[in-house]
Amino acid sequence: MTELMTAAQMRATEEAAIAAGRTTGLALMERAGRAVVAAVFQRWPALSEGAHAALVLCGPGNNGGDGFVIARRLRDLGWAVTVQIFGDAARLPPDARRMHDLWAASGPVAPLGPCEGGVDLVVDALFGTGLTRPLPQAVAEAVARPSRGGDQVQRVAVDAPSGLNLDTGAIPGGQGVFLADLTVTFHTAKPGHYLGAGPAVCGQLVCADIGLGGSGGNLAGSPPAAGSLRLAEPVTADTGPGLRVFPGAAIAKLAATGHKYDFGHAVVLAGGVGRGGAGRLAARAALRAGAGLVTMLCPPAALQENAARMDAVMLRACRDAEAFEALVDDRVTALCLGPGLGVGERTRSLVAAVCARRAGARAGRDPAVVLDADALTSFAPAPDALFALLHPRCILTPHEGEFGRLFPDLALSARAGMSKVEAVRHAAARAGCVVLLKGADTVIARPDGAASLHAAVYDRAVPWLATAGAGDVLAGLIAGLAAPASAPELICVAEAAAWLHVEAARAFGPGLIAEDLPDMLPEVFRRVAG
Ligand SMILES: NC(=O)C1=CN([C@@H]2O[C@H](COP(=O)(O)OP(=O)(O)OC[C@H]3O[C@@H](n4cnc5c(N)ncnc54)[C@H](O)[C@@H]3O)[C@@H](O)[C@H]2O)[C@@H](O)CC1
Ligand SMILES: [K+]
Repeated sequence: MTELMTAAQMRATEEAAIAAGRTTGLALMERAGRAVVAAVFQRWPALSEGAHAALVLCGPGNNGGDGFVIARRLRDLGWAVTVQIFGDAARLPPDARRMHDLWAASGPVAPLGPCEGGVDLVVDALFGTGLTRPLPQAVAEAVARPSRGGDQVQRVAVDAPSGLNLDTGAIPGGQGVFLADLTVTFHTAKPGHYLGAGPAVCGQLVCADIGLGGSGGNLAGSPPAAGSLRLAEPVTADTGPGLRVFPGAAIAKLAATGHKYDFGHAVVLAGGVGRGGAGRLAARAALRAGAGLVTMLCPPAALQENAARMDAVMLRACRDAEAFEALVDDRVTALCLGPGLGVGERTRSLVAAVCARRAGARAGRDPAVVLDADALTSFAPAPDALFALLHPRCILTPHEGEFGRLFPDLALSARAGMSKVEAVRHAAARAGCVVLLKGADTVIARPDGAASLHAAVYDRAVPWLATAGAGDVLAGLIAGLAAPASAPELICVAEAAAWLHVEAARAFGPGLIAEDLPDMLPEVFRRVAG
């Protein structure tokens, strides 16, 4: 799993490597520029043959420095290169100034403006990790300017499409951004490549090694370190069987054999008559995910309806919190409530009863509690009352609307310059448990700031997953994966659930409805274990 570095962390890594004498700023810049050219040729092999024409737009910082390297490299390969600069070359930082001078010894540098001839490639080296505010007008115009050369003009961004904030994935000012076909970043990807508008403006993302050494390692199986952010992505073991370290290590039934009780008992609390569909989706997902047993609890009046729709999932009538106490023993290792449960006092009292259940004599640890949908919305009038009930084995799985109801100051509309990652970290700290905020960029955080980003973007984009009931399935998946005795920490379970959810949707393809998701899991598991 890749550790995603903020702009400040990336700067610190570079500075540390330079201070330790392992490299120089100039060497890093040379490698960065060459890596961009290599990535361009890899993406568009036709450009690697013969001479073509490029427009290179350079900015006032080190991102511009990379641009001068790219210009020199392309010219050395016989290309016709036009270089334009925003700002004053005399004020470039030292390394970028040196690269400017190397280029300027034999090629002109013009201010930003229309390019005279047609080009095959536009290189955006205006701003990278240093962008702190909306693009100046002249730059916004330059990045939006169409280049002559027709449909065949390829657009590559150096580190970031200028206008994109690499920490947040936001476009400060809301407009003015380079639309890239390819973005080449260095050392590790940054959160903004995966968050918010990032994927749409980056086009395709390539991460190039510029010789800064290891980048965080593959820490799958263990949770992310406090305060760090990692990308939840598949990790294959270097040695041994083909089982993937991630997500394989989080899927107990792929890793071990055992009795059904070894794989835990998940309980899903469902809604009343005519509202049981969401709970049934969650229950089926929990069972498919590998819980040894799954029981659905529903109001007595809904028993018949649910019984007609389920076989392997067990069913019991549960009128209220008092009945819940009598029904649940300490072999119950995971509970899921919220989908279709209804908003109001009954749900609040069930949440209180569920959260009050702690490890019994037979259980090794507190049951995992997945709170979703109505279990969250029921506390909108008094979120602190919910936070007072929660414990570290709880996980909240809101979408943006539910998140905003519980954390109004961290809501999407109130976030301003704060990234989704920071917002979820604050929320987890306040709630005292794991929080998973859904989206194409799903962010999961623990109260200590350990965070994970699961991105269904680029070649993993699944727009058809935005369908009614998909969230209920995710809640059930988490409960099912968390139920086994050998299940890893909740944040690792949530990462695996987010990944499986998207893989199930990808395996089914367009036309997907929520019912299809649990039944695609066997196919996904076969690939994971294969
Ligand atoms: N030694 C290094 O530090 C390396 C840096 N590299 C490149 O350098 C980039 C980072 O360089 P910098 O830190 O110089 O940052 P940038 O080159 O992204 O831009 C920084 C400059 O732009 C100004 N600025 C920021 N937002 C602005 C706005 N909206 N309008 C006008 N001016 C604005 C800043 O005040 C600063 O002068 C990376 O993205 C990467 O491309 C690579 O060459 C690898 C090595
Ligand atoms: K750029």
